Amino acid sequence: MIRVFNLDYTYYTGGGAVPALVNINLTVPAGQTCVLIGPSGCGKTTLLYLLAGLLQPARGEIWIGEERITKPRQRTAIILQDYGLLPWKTVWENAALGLALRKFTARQQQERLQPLLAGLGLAGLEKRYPAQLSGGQKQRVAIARALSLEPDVLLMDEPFSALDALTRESLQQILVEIQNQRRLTTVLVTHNIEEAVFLGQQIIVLTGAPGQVKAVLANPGAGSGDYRFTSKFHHLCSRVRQLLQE
Ligand SMILES: Nc1ncnc2c1ncn2[C@@H]1O[C@H](COP(=O)(O)OP(=O)(O)OP(=O)(O)O)[C@@H](O)[C@H]1O
Repeated sequence: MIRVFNLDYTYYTGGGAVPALVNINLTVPAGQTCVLIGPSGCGKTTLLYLLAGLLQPARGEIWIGEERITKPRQRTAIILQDYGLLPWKTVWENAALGLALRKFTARQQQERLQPLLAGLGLAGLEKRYPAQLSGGQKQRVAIARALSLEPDVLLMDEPFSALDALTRESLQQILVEIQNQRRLTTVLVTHNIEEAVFLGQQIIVLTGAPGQVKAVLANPGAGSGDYRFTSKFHHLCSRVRQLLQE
């Protein structure tokens, strides 16, 4: 479970203080997906970095399970907007990066990665370089790398924003399947209302900068196969749109 209490964050620049987040409180139960949505610049990426332990809050606390987060944590994986792939490394080497850094032997890397890459539809592409992949394939390599370390928390910053609509939907489906198999606690940032409502069992709408929690919406239908075609889905999309426009 992720818990955030009374969190503030301010950037300090040459031009002065830039408050990014004010008094954020949230709880994500273990195994659930929480989506953060809000206007540009409202602090979504900042909040993700704080959850990852890559930034330290000015005020407030972040807990994952029984651990207070003050630095990066081994079992938290983060996938950034540009996938974070190294262009001079192959698919296999990129996917194996985290395992190699943790000194897994070649054989152990093989045992973990082979089924993971096959499950993500990347078998046969191991020797390609990122420039030889589609956007959806690059994203799947980034997912493989994140999952190779068997995380219990997955943080994703607009993971599917660069993809066309159908690729985006197929990756959303893959994410739901991973979610169901591994019971990951996931926090995902998106600008896309339909994506938020399809994936987020909990949807947190933030105000404009500095970001505060405007609404927390429960969405128990999220992730189920035909949810997109239901009136509940469309109703919730309208509600989120309305909250974002207010
Ligand atoms: N390194 C930085 N130094 C100073 N200000 C920053 C820095 N990074 C972000 N900010 C400011 O903090 C606020 C929050 O930024 P953040 O990137 O978290 O927002 P966001 O909601 O993720 O934006 P977007 O949706 O456009 O990606 C913005 O006003 C931004 O200009």
